[in-house]
Amino acid sequence: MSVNTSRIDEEQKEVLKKDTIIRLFRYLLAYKKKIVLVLFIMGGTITISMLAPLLMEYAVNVCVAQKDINGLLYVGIGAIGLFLLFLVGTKVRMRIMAEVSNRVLLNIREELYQHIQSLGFGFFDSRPTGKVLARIIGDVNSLKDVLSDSVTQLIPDFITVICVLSIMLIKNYRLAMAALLTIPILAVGMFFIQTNVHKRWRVYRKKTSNLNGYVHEDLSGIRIIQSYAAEDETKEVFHDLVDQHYRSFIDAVIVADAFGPLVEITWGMGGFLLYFIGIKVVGVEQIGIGTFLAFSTYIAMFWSPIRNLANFYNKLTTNISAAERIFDIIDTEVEIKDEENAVELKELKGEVRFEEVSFAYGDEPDRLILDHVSFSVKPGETIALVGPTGAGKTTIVNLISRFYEVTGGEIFIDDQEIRSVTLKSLRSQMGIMTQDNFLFSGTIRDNIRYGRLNATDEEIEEAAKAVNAHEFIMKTEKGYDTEISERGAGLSIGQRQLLAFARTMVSKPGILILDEATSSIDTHTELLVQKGIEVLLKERTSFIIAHRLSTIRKADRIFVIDQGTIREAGSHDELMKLEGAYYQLYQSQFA
Ligand SMILES: Nc1ncnc2c1ncn2[C@@H]1O[C@H](COP(=O)(O)OP(=O)(O)OP(=O)(O)O)[C@@H](O)[C@H]1O
Repeated sequence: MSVNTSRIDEEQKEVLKKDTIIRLFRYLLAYKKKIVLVLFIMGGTITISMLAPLLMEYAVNVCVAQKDINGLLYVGIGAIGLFLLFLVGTKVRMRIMAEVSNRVLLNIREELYQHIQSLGFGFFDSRPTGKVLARIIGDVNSLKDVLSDSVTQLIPDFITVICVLSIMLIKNYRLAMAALLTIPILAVGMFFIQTNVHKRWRVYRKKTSNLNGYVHEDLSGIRIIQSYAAEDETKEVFHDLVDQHYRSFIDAVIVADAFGPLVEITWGMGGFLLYFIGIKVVGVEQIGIGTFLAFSTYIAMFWSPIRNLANFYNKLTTNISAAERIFDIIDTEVEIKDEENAVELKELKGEVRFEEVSFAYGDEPDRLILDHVSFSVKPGETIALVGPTGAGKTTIVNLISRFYEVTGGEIFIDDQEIRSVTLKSLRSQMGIMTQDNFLFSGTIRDNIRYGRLNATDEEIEEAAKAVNAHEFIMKTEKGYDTEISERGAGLSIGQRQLLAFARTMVSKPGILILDEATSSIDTHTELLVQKGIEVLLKERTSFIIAHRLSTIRKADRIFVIDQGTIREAGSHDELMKLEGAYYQLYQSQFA
């Protein structure tokens, strides 16, 4: 899928617009009671607005004609009372609807977010984070008006149109027909506009997404950009994306803006026909001034909701592409999930077995990264994985945690095939430390607790002491309550590593996976990190993608990975004696 760059538009499945609209409005069903209340209130306000012209007709035709001042006064008081009721009703229904539409947005956003959380690494490999962000924030936001207007405008306007039409037809069908002669022009115009505009809004959303993706990536890599003085190049790309974004907007808005004039013109023509036919063809005397006046109010009452409906339709076509993008993600199948009969993995002993495991990444199914790999690791063993870059070391450890599904063969942990156990019970017993010791913004304590959310403060300190992180934590401004910023900016690389060790330690993993960082750190911290690693390795099965000489030598066994297979396996001494691949690697790196 060509979604993994900010410069290329995302691909999207073609879905019927009707299906998307129905699916979107189905979210409103969860708030049936509130919507029924809103509709009830609206029934009242619509009735009031329908009565107003009739009151006026009565005042002119009866009260004024009979010079009945008292009657006129009563009609006036009645009109004011109804107007106040109308105002209160409108305010209340707007409040309820604002609450309902915001709740629906919350539900959609939560559903989307939860689904994204359950998608595997494969999904994130193929999408820039910024594009995912754009869907969670921007696309969801743009549904707000559509949802709230659907109840507060669509339904009442539709009812108003039907009511006004009925009253007009009953009162004088010839005048009514005259006023409606222009409806077919409106219908044809709207059809033409909407077929064009939907495609253009879709492009606009994709361009917005590209821009989001790029800005996110750009800001994440700002240090690299500045250190390579590449600001001008990034500015150029940014400018290009903004330009595309702008053009796609103009492109869509030019067509979308035709909606307004179309309605105004047909409204104007309708009004003209009403007066022309009313006065010239039927004759004012026949109709009565009061009725004529009431009719001209009804005609405005008829066209105003028609204009609203056209606007709503315009908004719907504008934003339906956002709904499509949201559902596109919600419908993305979760590839890695619990099998139907998955069982809980009991407390781990730590035996790991690969049986003829093959693997290819989804985007290149024919390129085998692992080719029939088999090995068996006893509980408590430390395995160092070494080999040239791109050999498949990280892939092996990712498969143990089931971040990707094997293409062939099977992986067993404590004699249980990993697909037969629940993901939660599997991953919660793994301690994974990658080279990117990602820290979240929050306190040091929160960050360590991330390893096990129910860990007590004592357990957190204990873990930090065990991996030698306690000493430096106590030297920070507020100790464990010191706030650290996003990604741990403000801490040295070594300190970040020590915190990540404490986080892993507190999770008490049955199997430890360590992608050792090769970063150079000062000798004192290096020593602390080294000791931290040793504590972590004790009494648990560990896989280390090893770069440190000391870790490799102390490992129980070393697997030399090359071109997706294990070329050699054995202890440091055994492999050195063999004078094979490991010997050469060792000589080239450490001699
Ligand atoms: N997400 C991915 N999608 C597609 N191909 C990938 C992905 N991750 C890794 N690869 C490819 O798989 C191969 C093995 O990658 P892997 O990360 O397992 O190597 P490694 O031995 O850990 O390398 P290094 O020592 O550089 O970290 C590489 O050729 C790489 O290009």
